[in-house]
Amino acid sequence: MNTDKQLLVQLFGESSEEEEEAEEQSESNICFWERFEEIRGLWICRDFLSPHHQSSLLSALQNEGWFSEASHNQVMRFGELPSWAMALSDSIHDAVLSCSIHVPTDLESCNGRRNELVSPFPSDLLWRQPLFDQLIANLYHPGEGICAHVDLMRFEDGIAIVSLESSCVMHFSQVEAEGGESSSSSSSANRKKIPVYLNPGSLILMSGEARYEWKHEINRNPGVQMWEGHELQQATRTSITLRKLRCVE
Ligand SMILES: O=C(O)CCC(=O)C(=O)O
Ligand SMILES: [Fe+2]
Repeated sequence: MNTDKQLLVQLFGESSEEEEEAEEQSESNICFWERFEEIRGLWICRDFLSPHHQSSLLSALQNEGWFSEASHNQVMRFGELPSWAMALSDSIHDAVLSCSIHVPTDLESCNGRRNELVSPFPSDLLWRQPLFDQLIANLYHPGEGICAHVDLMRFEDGIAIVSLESSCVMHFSQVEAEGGESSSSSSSANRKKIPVYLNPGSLILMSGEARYEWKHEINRNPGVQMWEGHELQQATRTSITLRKLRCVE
């Protein structure tokens, strides 16, 4: 059993035989990562959490009682994270390490940029201690989303977002494009938004340009959540964002 699995078993207990089978199947194609040509530093692992691990994580959130009151839809934790979140962080570390991507030979000579192009998380971020020390759990009801933003500078580079329950489309728009308000090509109507489909169980990692030079948003207004020509059916969506606080010297 790999360390990742041992940790989750310790926290959430053994899975049933059927679940074990499903787990094994999902383990056979461990961590297939996609990167985005246009947004350097943005990576997604679509099969990061098996259905069993997704429900375990939702139970862990439920046990915290964070969303027991209807008015609560966001919780932040700083410093030492709950043990299930530490296990999640360890799984992210392992998923990045297990990433095997074919590197075209012409990239071999790109030196500085090579690491950034072939690893979902640059190694200086991957090996920092702790990997993450801040967590946000967001609960979105149908129709609710999050406005376009770049995460605050009080957080270091390297942000992870795990999606649970309903899938959604997250849009990315370049920060630079906002500067020249006078230029018609950069008006908000013309600003190019890149849609990224976030399925439940997926993990996205943002570093470098994706973290600092692109805004991300989830607009769940009617007609906006379109994917492959269809509007997504909206249900409750939960996400867990992990970040690291910047040290103040
Ligand atoms: O819910 C999400 O997927 C994104 C959350 C987010 O961007 C944030 O909390 O800064
Ligand atoms: Fe964010």
